[in-house]
Amino acid sequence: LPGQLWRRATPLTTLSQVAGSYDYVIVGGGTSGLTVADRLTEDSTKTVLVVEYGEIVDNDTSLIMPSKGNPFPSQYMYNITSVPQANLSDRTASVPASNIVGGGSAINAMFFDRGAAADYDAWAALGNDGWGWSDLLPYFKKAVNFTPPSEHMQEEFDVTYNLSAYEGHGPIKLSYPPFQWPGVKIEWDAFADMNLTVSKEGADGDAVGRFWVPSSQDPIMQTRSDARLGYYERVKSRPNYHLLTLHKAVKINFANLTASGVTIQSRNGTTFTKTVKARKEVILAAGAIHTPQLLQLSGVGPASVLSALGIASVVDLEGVGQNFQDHPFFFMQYNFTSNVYPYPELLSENETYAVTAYAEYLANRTGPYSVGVGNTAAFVPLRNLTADYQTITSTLSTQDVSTYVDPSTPSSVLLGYAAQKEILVDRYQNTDSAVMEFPFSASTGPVFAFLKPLSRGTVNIASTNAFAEPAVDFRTLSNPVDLDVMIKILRYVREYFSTPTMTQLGPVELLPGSDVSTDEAITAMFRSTLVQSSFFHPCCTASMMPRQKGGVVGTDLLVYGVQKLSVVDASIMPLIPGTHLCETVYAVAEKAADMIKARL
Ligand SMILES: Cc1cc2nc3c(=O)[nH]c(=O)nc-3n(C[C@H](O)[C@H](O)[C@H](O)COP(=O)(O)OP(=O)(O)OC[C@H]3O[C@@H](n4cnc5c(N)ncnc54)[C@H](O)[C@@H]3O)c2cc1C
Repeated sequence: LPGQLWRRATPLTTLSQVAGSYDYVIVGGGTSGLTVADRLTEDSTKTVLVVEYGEIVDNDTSLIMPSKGNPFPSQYMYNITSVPQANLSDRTASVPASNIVGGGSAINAMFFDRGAAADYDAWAALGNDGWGWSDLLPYFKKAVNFTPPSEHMQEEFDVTYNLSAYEGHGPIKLSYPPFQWPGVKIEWDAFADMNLTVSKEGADGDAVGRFWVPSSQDPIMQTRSDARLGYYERVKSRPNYHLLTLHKAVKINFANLTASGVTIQSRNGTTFTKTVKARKEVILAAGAIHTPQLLQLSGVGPASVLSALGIASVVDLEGVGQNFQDHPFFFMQYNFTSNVYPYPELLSENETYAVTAYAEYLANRTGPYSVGVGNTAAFVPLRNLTADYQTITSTLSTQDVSTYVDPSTPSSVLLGYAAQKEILVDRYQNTDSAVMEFPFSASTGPVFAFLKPLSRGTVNIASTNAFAEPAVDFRTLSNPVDLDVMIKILRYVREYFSTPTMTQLGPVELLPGSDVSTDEAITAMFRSTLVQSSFFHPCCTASMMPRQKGGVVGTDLLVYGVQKLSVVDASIMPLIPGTHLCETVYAVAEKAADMIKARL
């Protein structure tokens, strides 16, 4: 190893500190990038450089306190706005992508769940042997270290769990905060009126019904546990590990179709660049927006996108930046005329209450400030959501997917969409996975996510400047089935809020308001205001699928058509699972690291 350069426990911040070559160069020091870097540097004979656009932030309470993360801290996020959404009255959406060491795990809402087994078995069914639920389960376990809820929380709130879902002693701490709002008990019980089953443990593959979800939270300090603390701080003194912050990888370089390294530039505006060689592999972990951007900038992507900008094609890979998915959601607003005390809005309405609660958190790590977005959710399959599930399913099964996609969608990508549609038809008919999520925490402003959308968007570069953001088009509600199901979700919600149990809270619907009752009126409100494009889960833009179905990477996570280039982040998901994505990203990255280590 080249002398002094390798003895650094603090991150590098200038290009002159960076060596000329490493075994592995990882682009992105976020959730997946730090996970893979930790595992690869376990082998002291292998050198790793992680290049990260953001910086290390470790003294900001808005990041570490569970309750302080809302709204999400824009100073640690890229400023990206989608193109106008044609089916949302041309509204634009902000595109959630973080730039900080730790990535999404450092700023997210810490709601830490896994999808249903069927959601991952769908990945395997799309041509990805070795990527079903049972293949991923050991990696879900490997990433986490679970602390069961206290006896008090178990007795008071009936928090249930199953230790066999966790087992591991991984770097990410999971726990239940020592506080929940009392209204949660009523919300929980009201689902019995809707005959929604209880799952003892959602992380066991049974993420259907209502269940408790841990937070990525330190059980003693009641602070965030993220990729930086879990996967980086613990191992940063390894002499074979370099993290370069405040820099951007602007290009992947190729020699004879083999990735040879990356070109890096400071984000401070200087035009000076440095090219670093990767002896074994370049690994992309830049997230679902920037991984396809970097591939396209480097000549790997749909020929039409590249040629329009005069970029020389390295490989015409049609799927790069296509198949873009997220969970659309809508919000509602209620007034609870007989609310139970205390309730979450007190923190913003009543200064004395907030000050006392803050002091309690600082002194004891208990009370309202120890809980973030809450730890309960209902995950409802289509069959349980609406008696019309068969009509919706048969509409979908006879649908020609090409009708609703961007007209320029390449034919291979269309084949992939058709294969996904067949799987979703199956999921819609069965009760083994959910189409709707309602994370409930006694709030009068609840949100409802649609977990199995058909609409597919795009992330395509619009400039050859690596510092210009790509054009992001969610194409929310472009497939009419999505609108149909979201209307059913709203009707289900109204039924739920009218159950005898919920009426204890005296809920009065303010938004959209009970007078908005026909499908047409609901649609109009959805389009003009209520539906949002992103539940903070962008994914699937460099998907793992056969190349002839628009895939970008194979089951080995290597990019088709070139050598020594892999993707390990949220982009590789072929089909968005019915869950918040962070835990799945960790599991994918843990599995990726094992596969990369095993390559000769
Ligand atoms: C606001 C928000 C809230 C969320 N809430 C939850 C939640 O409560 N629960 C949950 O499970 N999931 C949640 N998620 C989703 C989850 O956090 C993400 O899916 C996950 O962190 C993505 O991991 P990743 O490795 O794919 O990308 P990231 O973690 O985003 O990492 C990508 C990193 O690459 C860097 N980068 C990008 N391009 C370059 C480049 N060219 N050069 C150098 N560096 C680059 C970025 O700065 C970033 O740090 C949330 C996400 C967001 C944004």
